[in-house]
Amino acid sequence: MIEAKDLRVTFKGKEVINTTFSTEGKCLLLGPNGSGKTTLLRAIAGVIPYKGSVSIDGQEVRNMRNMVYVSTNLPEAFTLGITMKDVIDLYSEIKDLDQSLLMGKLKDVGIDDLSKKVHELSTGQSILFRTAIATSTNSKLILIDEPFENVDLSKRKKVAIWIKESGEEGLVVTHELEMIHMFEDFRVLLILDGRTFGPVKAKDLISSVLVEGVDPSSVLTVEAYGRKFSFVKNREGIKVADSDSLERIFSRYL
Ligand SMILES: Nc1ncnc2c1ncn2[C@@H]1O[C@H](COP(=O)(O)OP(=O)(O)OP(=O)(O)O)[C@@H](O)[C@H]1O
Repeated sequence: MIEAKDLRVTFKGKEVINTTFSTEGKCLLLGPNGSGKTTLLRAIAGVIPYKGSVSIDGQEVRNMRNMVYVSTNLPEAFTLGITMKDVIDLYSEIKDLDQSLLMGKLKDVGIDDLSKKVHELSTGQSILFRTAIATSTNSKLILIDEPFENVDLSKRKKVAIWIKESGEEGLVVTHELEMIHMFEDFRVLLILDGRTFGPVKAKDLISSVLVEGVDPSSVLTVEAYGRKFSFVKNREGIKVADSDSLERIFSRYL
């Protein structure tokens, strides 16, 4: 279980996260550009300082020494090693990496020449490499940032399956709203301007439309842009499932 209580992250005096939530199981973390998705993941992964509390299964992240049961594709976790093989060797030492599972994935997406230098990978190949490793450990918890960015449509389905098959809980960040269809059995945590809302069942969210104000029948009520909004089912309007971005959903009201 991930639990955040008054979790705050500040950059140069500007507070970019200020939130309280708890999640069980695997959740998509959805939010517009700059809403704080990556920062939240970094705080949970323990790679940036934070105020307040964030814990994994009751253990405060800032006090954790060896997060072997946490696996992430955040770039910070991959700065050691020059070649792909170096990174895999190091990861095998510090995490419980299933090398044959990993090699199957790398072959499947065409990046299995391990002598290649990590900095020579294209942007899409680099994210595929990091996500393949992060989803090939036996870690209980996964923290995956933008796994579909710069990744060909034909490979996105494979990556979604990697994620669905790895870990028991965690957060998967994406701003690609159409990918939500691959994760209908997940929950969704929304993040708007550093504040989280939910989690809510992905199935409920995608079949709802956004209305302004607090609606008692809503599946989720959020506060954003100084106003309150509700996601409601069985209502005329553009469903979340038919939109390509959260920004577009909210932009109707701004
Ligand atoms: N190292 C940093 N120094 C200063 N400001 C930062 C830093 N990292 C993030 N921010 C700011 O924090 C806010 C949240 O950024 P973050 O990268 O977490 O957003 P995001 O939701 O992941 O965005 P995107 O979808 O565009 O990747 C932004 O306003 C960003 O400018």
